[in-house]
Amino acid sequence: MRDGRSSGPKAHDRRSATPGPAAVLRAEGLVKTHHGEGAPAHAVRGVDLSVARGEFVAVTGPSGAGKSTLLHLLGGLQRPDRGSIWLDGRCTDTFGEARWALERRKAIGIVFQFFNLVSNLSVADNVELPALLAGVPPKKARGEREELLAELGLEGKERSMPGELSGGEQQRVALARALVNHPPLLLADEPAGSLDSKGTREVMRLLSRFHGRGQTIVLVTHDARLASAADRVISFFDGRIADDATLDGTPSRRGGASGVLELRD
Ligand SMILES: Nc1ncnc2c1ncn2[C@@H]1O[C@H](COP(=O)(O)OP(=O)(O)OP(=O)(O)O)[C@@H](O)[C@H]1O
Repeated sequence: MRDGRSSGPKAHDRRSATPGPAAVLRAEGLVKTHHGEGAPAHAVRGVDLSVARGEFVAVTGPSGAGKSTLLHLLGGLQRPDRGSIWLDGRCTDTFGEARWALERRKAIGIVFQFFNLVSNLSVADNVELPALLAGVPPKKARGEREELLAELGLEGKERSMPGELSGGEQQRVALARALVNHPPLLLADEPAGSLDSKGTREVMRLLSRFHGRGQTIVLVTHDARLASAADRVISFFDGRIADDATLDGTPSRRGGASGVLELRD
């Protein structure tokens, strides 16, 4: 018996049950096809995934495997064609755009390859914005911002504009912005993808540091160095989880709804 559910029923019966509270994030049966100019791209072809509180999970795989699409589904930036996602046990099936936006402000921090900072806002304003939007009093938002920027080595850059910063500095601002509301979950999509090796090491060090303090992280990267900072590595291939293992090589048992990784067409 796992996740508080009885053993015995078939996999599809178990999948319909409500997931246990320990998972910060859980996905079941995720499918996403992109319809663009050419042939449909079957980016995510049936993914079951559970991420426990405090885990640092890296999703690796070749270009076009569907890693970013998966992350976008998990952060509500795109909607699955099929399947469900739970955040801290809350089913997101009925979430509309506004509710997902609220979750991304409070419960999910996201960092992207190209930082996505607001170019006409200062560093300080970029970091404080999600806190203010979430209703945090301005004084507290300022305090959180000051603390994070100091921690990330960005003192003295508060009044700078994003365009005046190096790529590594911009990514640190993006990290501060993602973490200002203390979200239970941090999603990172190729956070070092546009950085040099120094910037990559810095991102790796910071992710490890926050993880060491209990931050749950899902990192998409094709960079083996970055993935090595995680304690669980998921290999993604052709829209599916091909392998799911903890750093010491033991297969993860957090994959499918039954606790065992399941692959489906
Ligand atoms: N908005 C979109 N419209 C059409 N096709 C898309 C879209 N986004 C992604 N795709 C396609 O879906 C597939 C998976 O793309 P995705 O970006 O998720 O892969 P990835 O593993 O993150 O790749 P990379 O490492 O190169 O970023 C690819 O075939 C891609 O071309």
